[in-house]
Amino acid sequence: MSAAGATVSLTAEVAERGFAVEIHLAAGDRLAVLGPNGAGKSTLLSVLAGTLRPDRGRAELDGSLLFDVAGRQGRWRPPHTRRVALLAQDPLLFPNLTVLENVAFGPRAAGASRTTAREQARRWLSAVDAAALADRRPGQLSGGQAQRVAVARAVAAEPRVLLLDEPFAALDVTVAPLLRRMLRDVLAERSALIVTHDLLDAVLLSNRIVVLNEGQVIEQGPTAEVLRHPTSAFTARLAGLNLVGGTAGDGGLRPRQGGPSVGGVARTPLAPGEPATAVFSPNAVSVYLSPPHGSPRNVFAVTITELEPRGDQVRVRALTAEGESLTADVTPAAVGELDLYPGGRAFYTVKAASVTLYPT
Ligand SMILES: Nc1ncnc2c1ncn2[C@@H]1O[C@H](COP(=O)(O)OP(=O)(O)OP(=O)(O)O)[C@@H](O)[C@H]1O
Repeated sequence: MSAAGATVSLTAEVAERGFAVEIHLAAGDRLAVLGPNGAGKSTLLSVLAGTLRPDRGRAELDGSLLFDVAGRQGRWRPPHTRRVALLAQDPLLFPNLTVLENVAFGPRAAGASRTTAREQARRWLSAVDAAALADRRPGQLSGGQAQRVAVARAVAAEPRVLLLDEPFAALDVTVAPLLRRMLRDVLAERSALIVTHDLLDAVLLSNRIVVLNEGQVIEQGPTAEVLRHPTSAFTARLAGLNLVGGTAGDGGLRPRQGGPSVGGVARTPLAPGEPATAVFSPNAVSVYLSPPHGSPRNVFAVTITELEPRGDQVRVRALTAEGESLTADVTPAAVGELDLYPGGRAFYTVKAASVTLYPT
């Protein structure tokens, strides 16, 4: 029942959507697909699932061909023969079948006997903690229950790759954590592409991230690495990092909104005047009540807007006079010692070495 992950390689172009993407998954990679609305995330899943034919491209799953097309020419394996399962936001269960029959459908279609298919279905229903729902009809399920059954149905067909399109987006926030934990177990050692807008999904479910924008890959790599050192404004914001937009100047960035130039380290060479963004972690920010003198650090005069407890730290949100929104993570003790409060003034400082500059 457990399946080691599959390898996937895909290149695809869909001209009408400005989509041109190449991705590769090693066996067992769980790839989070991130990006703003309209970036091409669903398009990527559709091409892999076989519901959208690209203008040109080629894909292999475990070295066997899924498609190799150029215009109307080429080879194209239909969706049901691909061993790729797509789990969408809407669980799309067959309304006239029981939960058990829904889950047994995949194994049955793959040629399993009625008894074997039902056994497999029961096993997967137990795995997603939905065994007790076996005899219900989809109309008698809550959203969270239906989504669990949909997961069981998707994996019961023993796909080589599971495609998840924002699986929790339509769910109540209270059921999402349970489902996430369940999905984490189901995905262990399985290959998957997970489209999400939620950083938590990316952190908990994926080992790699690809970021799409306007139909192109703009960033990819191991999840922890991409979130620690994002090279795109989109990912930096998603990761909760500070961002200051502007243009490259001498050894730093001239903020678009005005204010003093921000010193930092460029990841790739920046031409003066080129649009650029300075990124730094809230952890790298020190908070003072008066401007530190003679320090080579970047200093921002701010007004505190909000204090937000986060585990053993407090996230201090603030605005600069220019309207730039910045955050600092400090200990609760520091909040007390500095007497930080919403409306209070403070100085945020960050070393240039902790600021990354990249082109935007
Ligand atoms: N059926 C369609 N026909 C034509 N163009 C489409 C179709 N579906 C999507 N597009 C276009 O293709 C591009 C990529 O859309 P896609 O749905 O793949 O993005 P996405 O990253 O999944 O977005 P979202 O986060 O909003 O779901 C967009 O410009 C979109 O307008």
